[in-house]
Amino acid sequence: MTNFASTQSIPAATPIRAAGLSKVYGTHQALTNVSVRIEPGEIVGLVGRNGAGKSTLIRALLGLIEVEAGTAWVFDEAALTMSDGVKERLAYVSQTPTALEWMSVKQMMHFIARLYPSLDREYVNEALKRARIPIDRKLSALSPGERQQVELVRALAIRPELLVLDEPAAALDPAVRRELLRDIVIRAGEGGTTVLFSTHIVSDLERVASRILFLHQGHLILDAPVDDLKECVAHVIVPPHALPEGAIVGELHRRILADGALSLVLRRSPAEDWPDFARRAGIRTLGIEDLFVEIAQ
Ligand SMILES: Nc1ncnc2c1ncn2[C@@H]1O[C@H](COP(=O)(O)OP(=O)(O)OP(=O)(O)O)[C@@H](O)[C@H]1O
Repeated sequence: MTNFASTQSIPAATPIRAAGLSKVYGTHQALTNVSVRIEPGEIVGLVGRNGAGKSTLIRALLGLIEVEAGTAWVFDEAALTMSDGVKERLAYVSQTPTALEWMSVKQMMHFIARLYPSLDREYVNEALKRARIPIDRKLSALSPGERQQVELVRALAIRPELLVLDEPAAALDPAVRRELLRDIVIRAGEGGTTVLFSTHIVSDLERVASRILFLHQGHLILDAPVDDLKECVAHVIVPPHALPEGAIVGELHRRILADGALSLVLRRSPAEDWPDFARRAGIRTLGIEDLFVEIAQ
């Protein structure tokens, strides 16, 4: 008799999945009904203006905060009650790392090595040397950029299956940032690491991300492969007399201009055509930076 259980492959667990996440701080609605799914090996960039809810979403996805509605799962376990086994498979670097401040860089890496026997010591030594980090200095005495680099080295060195970085490049100079991105891409390519990172630096996204999540005032208004953006997101200015009746399919954002015209950002799927009114008004395709600026207005 054939043993099907041993011949059929088991589908890999989904690194990140969330349905209907909503988060309120006091009276401020920071997230509204956000659903997302990140598959193994993806590099996903999370963008949005200051205060859009990026850090809140990351924390909710990892079960670091409670939410008013919705659920998040990490490797198919509820994020809020994640087991130690799942925690060991992920690394998270927050926007302002503050843990273990009283230790020196060297002490901290020894401490982490005890927790994670698989820590890639060779990478730690090489990366800290390359970054010229003073390894005998206390973490609390490092500059913000040095501190962030140490955290990133730690996160990459444990070779996580899931790497979540909240604005990893914020304090880094362009040369270091480029090296970091290269390390991330290598990890993702060689080790199959799934990466979610938030950023304001659009060129970083274009360089490494395969997918973009765009948060605007707590709403996930766009979730699309980076390669599809040019083809599937467009800007159109519609004169007041040419506005279509009713809801506009694929509308991502709108603002009324001084002359009463409507400035619209539209989305379509690759198989669809742009609506007639938009084609008549003139379609302008948008890169990520243009999209960011248009939605920010
Ligand atoms: N603990 C908190 N208490 C009250 N309000 C909060 C708290 N944390 C975040 N907020 C508010 O929720 C909103 C979303 O904050 P969040 O830090 O998630 O935004 P962000 O997109 O990461 O911003 P930035 O790009 O500036 O880091 C902001 O308006 C912020 O002021």
